[in-house]
Amino acid sequence: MILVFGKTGQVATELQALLPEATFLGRAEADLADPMACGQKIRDLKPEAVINAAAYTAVDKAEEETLLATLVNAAAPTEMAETCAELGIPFVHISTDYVFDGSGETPFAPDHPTGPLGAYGETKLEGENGVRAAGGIFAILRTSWVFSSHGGNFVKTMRRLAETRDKLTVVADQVGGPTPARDIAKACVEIVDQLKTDPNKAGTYHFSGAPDVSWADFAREIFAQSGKEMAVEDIPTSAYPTPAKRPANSRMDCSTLEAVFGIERPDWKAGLAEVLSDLERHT
Ligand SMILES: NC(=O)C1=CN([C@@H]2O[C@H](COP(=O)(O)OP(=O)(O)OC[C@H]3O[C@@H](n4cnc5c(N)ncnc54)[C@H](OP(=O)(O)O)[C@@H]3O)[C@@H](O)[C@H]2O)C=CC1
Ligand SMILES: Cc1cn([C@H]2C[C@H](O)[C@@H](COP(=O)(O)OP(=O)(O)O[C@H]3O[C@@H](C)C(=O)[C@@H](O)[C@H]3O)O2)c(=O)[nH]c1=O
Ligand SMILES: [Mg+2]
Repeated sequence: MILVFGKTGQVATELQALLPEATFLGRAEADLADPMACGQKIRDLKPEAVINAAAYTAVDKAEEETLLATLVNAAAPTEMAETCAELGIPFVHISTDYVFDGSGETPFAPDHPTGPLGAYGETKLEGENGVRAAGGIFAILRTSWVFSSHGGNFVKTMRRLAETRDKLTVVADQVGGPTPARDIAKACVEIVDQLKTDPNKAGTYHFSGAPDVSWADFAREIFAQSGKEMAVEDIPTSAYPTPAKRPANSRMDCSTLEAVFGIERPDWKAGLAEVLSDLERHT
């Protein structure tokens, strides 16, 4: 049995569709603000592998709720990884492009020095470090700009804002790879599978949708595919002030994931088409 932390999040929801036999722990069954309880769940349930798809993902709120974000994003995954190491089972953990400082225009490789700009990225990095230090069979999968038909994400925000505005202003100087949650779920399952037979593949990897675009370009593609007339005006980050600073360069070099696991960058425009058709069906 595979054990998944997270139940209602974007990636967790997609994992449920892929892994009907797995056990999913929502907040009621395992609160990541109580890291020890998460370790105990793993010991009690004795899974063959663990995937952590739960996290504190409110980027701006994390600036204020840093203690809670640290428990959820750093202490809990560390405890999970240590428990998995103890039991000798693979642990797959999801992290983020926000661990980087966003400098330059070159895609970041997994071994590039980190330098988070905000509390969310800082706590996610602390979690990564705990997972790596646990000494088990782990994979850290850094991804970016996750979207799906459920939960909160940029696609749904853009469509909601479009209902009441005749023009949107969106930052054009932050560039990255939008990533469908469904493709992340598939990657996690494939990684678990391969880690079971080949623990030497353990490490930190990058996985984001291609091609890299700005948030403004992403927004325009959302409306183009939705068949909606909506003006999207490019603005600089300075014109959209937020409590947490975001990286300007979120491009990630995903080549080692492909070389080691044979997992290619997904075409996010195709993923977007699926998500939009799911949204049309259910609304
Ligand atoms: N969203 C994004 O754009 C990106 C996400 N990531 C990473 O991908 C992973 C999956 O993210 P995504 O699916 O988008 O996340 P979501 O924001 O969609 O969901 C987060 C999940 O974590 C759960 N959670 C939050 N706090 C706790 C807690 N204290 N105890 C138990 N569960 C908790 C939430 O539960 P509840 O529903 O009860 O609140 C929710 O199910 C995370 O590691 C995230 O850091 C990486 C890059 C981009
Ligand atoms: C709503 C809106 C946002 N923006 C900007 C703000 C921000 O720079 C960018 C995206 O907004 P969001 O609030 O969706 O971004 P954000 O919540 O920072 O998204 C991040 O979430 C975490 C969990 C991650 O790990 C990252 O990979 C990334 O996906 O668009 C506009 O320019 N105009 C708008 O109308
Ligand atoms: Mg957000």
